[in-house]
Amino acid sequence: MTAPGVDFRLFRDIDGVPLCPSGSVVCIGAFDGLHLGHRALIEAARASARARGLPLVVLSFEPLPREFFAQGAKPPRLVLPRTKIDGLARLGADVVGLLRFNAAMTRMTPEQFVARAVMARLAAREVWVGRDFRFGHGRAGDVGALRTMGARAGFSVHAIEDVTINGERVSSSRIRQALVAGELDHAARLLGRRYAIDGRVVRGAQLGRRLGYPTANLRFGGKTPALSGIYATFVHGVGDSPRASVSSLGTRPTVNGREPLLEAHLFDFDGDLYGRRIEVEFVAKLREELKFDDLDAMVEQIHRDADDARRVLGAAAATALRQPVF
Ligand SMILES: Cc1cc2nc3c(=O)[nH]c(=O)nc-3n(C[C@H](O)[C@H](O)[C@H](O)COP(=O)(O)O)c2cc1C
Ligand SMILES: Nc1ncnc2c1ncn2[C@@H]1O[C@H](COP(=O)(O)OP(=O)(O)O)[C@@H](O)[C@H]1O
Repeated sequence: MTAPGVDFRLFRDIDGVPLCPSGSVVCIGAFDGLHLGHRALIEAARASARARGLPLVVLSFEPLPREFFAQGAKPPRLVLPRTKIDGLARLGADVVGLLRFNAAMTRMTPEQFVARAVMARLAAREVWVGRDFRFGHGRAGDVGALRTMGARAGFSVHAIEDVTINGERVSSSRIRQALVAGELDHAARLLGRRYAIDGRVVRGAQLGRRLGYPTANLRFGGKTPALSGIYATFVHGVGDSPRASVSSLGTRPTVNGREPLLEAHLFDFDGDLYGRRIEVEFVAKLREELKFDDLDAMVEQIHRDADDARRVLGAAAATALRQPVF
């Protein structure tokens, strides 16, 4: 996926040895979701980088600035860091910078950010951003300021137009809204694929098996997922074809759970999934998560959920909306 002769690399620090001494094409953004707008931007930058024989660098932030600035509970996010790194590599990034977003970074002026991240570290020849890109202390820097700095430092600035679907601007916040509202098809149109979460299967309380519904569990590492409830899903990564499944995403109030957990029960499957990387593709929302008085009542409902999911999935194409990005 990367340019010939360039090994993919990831860095976290804004300062350090120059990473691209012969120049680079740099794309900057939060990229939460890697939706159609993000992809249009990265693909345009990639084409230019390949034409010039320069490495494509994608600069992003971790935590996301909106997570850093949030008071109290973390705001929901669409993609976890690992998924974002994998997605950016598949889109052709040769280098990904997941800069640590911290108090020191919020104090940086736009000029300081450009001098350190874009020039000293990456020797940018081109910088690609969205039209409404803002950066630096108090969000003082915009595309105009970037152009002025580029004219002096020797890089050109490329701001792409909004990508719209049926007249609606594609944005991470609109996708988060659609997911919360259970409008999975709408989210999928803006993403260019069905919404999915991937991760490594961890061990849980081992209760699922006793209830007759073993589930492969994925954790969120302190991040807040963008949706909750019970879903008809396809699980990828177990054998060659997608596995029909019913999944629950939530804190499991019935068993006094605390942290959010994604649990997928695969139909007609019996095997060990611990440690395996799987991807859960959300097809339709079945209901909200509930607190049941006892486990029997919950299991009865899970039977109905499983029937509902099988019915929904029977009518849905497993790969209709999937893109090669993930
Ligand atoms: C289809 C499905 C629906 C679920 N719905 C709920 C629910 O509404 N409320 C709840 O507290 N837990 C719900 N759960 C989660 C169960 O509480 C959980 O799977 C069970 O506690 C087993 O946990 P374990 O995997 O850690 O053993 C659901 C699980 C599945 C598979
Ligand atoms: N049909 C299935 N769907 C999901 N996981 C299954 C299935 N059959 C077996 N497993 C295995 O069982 C584990 C889940 O069992 P469970 O009792 O829910 O334990 P845990 O609490 O550790 O998740 C999964 O991680 C997987 O290794």
